[in-house]
Amino acid sequence: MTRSIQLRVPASTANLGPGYDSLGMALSLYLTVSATLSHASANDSPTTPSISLTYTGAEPGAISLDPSKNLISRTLLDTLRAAHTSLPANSVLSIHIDNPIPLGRGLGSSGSAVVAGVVLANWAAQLGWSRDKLLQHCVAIEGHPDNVAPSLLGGFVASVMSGSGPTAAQDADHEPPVYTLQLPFAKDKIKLVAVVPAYHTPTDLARAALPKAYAVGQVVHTVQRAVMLTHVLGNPNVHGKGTHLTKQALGCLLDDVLHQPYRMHLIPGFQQLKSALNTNPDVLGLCVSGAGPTVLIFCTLDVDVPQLTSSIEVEYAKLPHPEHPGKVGIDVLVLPIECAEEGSQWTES
Ligand SMILES: Nc1ncnc2c1ncn2[C@@H]1O[C@H](COP(=O)(O)OP(=O)(O)OP(=O)(O)O)[C@@H](O)[C@H]1O
Ligand SMILES: N[C@@H](CCO)C(=O)O
Repeated sequence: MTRSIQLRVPASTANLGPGYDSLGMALSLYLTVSATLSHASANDSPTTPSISLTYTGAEPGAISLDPSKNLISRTLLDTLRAAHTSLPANSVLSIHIDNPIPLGRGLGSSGSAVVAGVVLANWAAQLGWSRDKLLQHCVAIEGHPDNVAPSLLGGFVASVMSGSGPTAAQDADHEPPVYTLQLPFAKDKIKLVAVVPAYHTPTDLARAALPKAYAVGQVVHTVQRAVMLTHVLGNPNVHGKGTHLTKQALGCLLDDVLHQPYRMHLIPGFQQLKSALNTNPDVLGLCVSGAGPTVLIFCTLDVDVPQLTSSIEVEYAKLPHPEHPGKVGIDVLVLPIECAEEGSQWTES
């Protein structure tokens, strides 16, 4: 008997300025995974199940095809173990991954891979988990909800992990309750552009750079902005500033003091880009996407993307490359992108 699944998982941007570990948005760039599970005949002598992996897409040399190391198959195996089950004896699981999401750049590649692994486990072992249960488990594995929640559910999502601190342990066996809320995002008024520089910021390194405690002033600054930002991104009229979302308003709401300032040494280009685009009337605001180094720019619908691209390239061309000592200039991909309303989709046959 053979069963198959085709799965599509959107990328995501997390934090959106002050929403550290809380806000995230699914983006129109998709990891796709196809898998086939074959069982040998019951008459054959039992053999241990096997998994084979193939990969196309971003940085193939950086992705392990060893099932115990690859993030998707490792997540699948951890999920089966947490569910106290395993692949059937005599089964062969073939997985093909096609991944255009740049790795270690702040576009949620690992969150999408975790979602794919959990959905594959649910399918392979016929666990019958609901989307809610899938989400709880994805968050337990990823350790923070702001990438996996939008990648699974779609749209602009606020998440709360009950009873946890900001950096809950990543533990597939202990699922913290997670509450999510899908918020409106005014894609008819705001255009998104992702600026993806050609270097990596590993998320674990960026998380380790944060302080263990914050001053009350930093917390108040953050809460004030995060609360208003969730409303303004869906309904861009700011009281006292007329009927348009003004540059001052969004620039102020995206200002973050919890994570971005502590990560600047890992994200060369962000400060320079922020200063350079300050006078561009079609740039409403910008923030670091996830743990960086990608920068997410919020633009008016009138933005001239080729012109914006040129001004961005000029800034990165001046910078020393963080991964190539002695080299000046960082290549950069400027990607107009949309909020993906639909989360992960799969079809089984
Ligand atoms: N499709 C995939 N298949 C297998 N492994 C993947 C895949 N996508 C990401 N990974 C693993 O995740 C790592 C990147 O994770 P990391 O958390 O550092 O960055 P990110 O998720 O791209 O960025 P951010 O968390 O800031 O949004 C890769 O180096 C790779 O090991
Ligand atoms: N909230 C996470 C997102 C990582 O993608 C962080 O900033 O570390």
